Amino acid sequence: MEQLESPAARSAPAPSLPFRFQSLGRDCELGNLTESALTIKRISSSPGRTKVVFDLTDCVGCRAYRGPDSSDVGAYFTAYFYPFKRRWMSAGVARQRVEQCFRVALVQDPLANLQEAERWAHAIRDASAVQAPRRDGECGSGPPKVRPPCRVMILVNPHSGRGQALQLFTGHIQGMLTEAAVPYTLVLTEHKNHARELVRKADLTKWDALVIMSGDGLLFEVINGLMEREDWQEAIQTPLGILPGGSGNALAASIHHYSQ
Ligand SMILES: Nc1ncnc2c1ncn2[C@@H]1O[C@H](COP(=O)(O)OP(=O)(O)OP(=O)(O)O)[C@@H](O)[C@H]1O
Repeated sequence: MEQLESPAARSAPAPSLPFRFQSLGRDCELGNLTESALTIKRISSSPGRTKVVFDLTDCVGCRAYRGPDSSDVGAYFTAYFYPFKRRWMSAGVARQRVEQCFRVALVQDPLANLQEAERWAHAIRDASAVQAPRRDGECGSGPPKVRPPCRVMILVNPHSGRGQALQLFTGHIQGMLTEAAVPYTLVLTEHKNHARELVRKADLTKWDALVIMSGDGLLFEVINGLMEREDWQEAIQTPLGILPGGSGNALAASIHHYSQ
């Protein structure tokens, strides 16, 4: 779906909570946003669940936009949630994506509707950001966490594993970054030691975090690149992330295990 965000709409102030809103889509929906949850009540003639509660701890972002049809005066906003859900045919749970889309058509003016949609999106984003420490399992101590807006350099070794790292990135990661409005620069490594040289010379003030999508080898290069810098003591404090894209992914699996 095409997104047409106007600068005016983007700067719309967030309303104070609790915030109630109404969406006039196929079924009429009433939303109630509090500091911790978004509750949707469907006023529908068809049977089924009429009330759904979304925990804002699970919300990574919310975007407002115009629809693809220029004759549609309505605007939309979509909130993205990743709650823990039971896996199909398995005893385990994993975060699974749920999106909730609303249409706003309070007046005939498309820009006014977009501004209203952005107000709601803003309110959901702000409330979710307050809840983010609970999602990240933060307690009082420990290293400081990266907070949005977080500028990320993502290094992908396209030959990692079975040569599917880039496909995994575009299929799974890219969409999440867009949903969470994380600005990123994607670098595809072209040869052995490419990441090492790049990180050794990079202006690290441009990045809040470095993320690699590969196996252990590329992370090894990045850490070596940071340690080879003159400012290595500061450089090595840069938050690093690893997304499994290699064949073994031993480090990513181990970090995941110990973070549970
Ligand atoms: N474009 C590239 N062409 C060839 N080699 C590369 C390229 N980019 C990175 N490399 C090198 O490939 C090596 C292996 O990569 P990586 O560890 O990411 O994957 P893997 O070996 O498949 O995964 P795992 O470590 O989980 O087994 C790295 O040490 C890196 O130096």
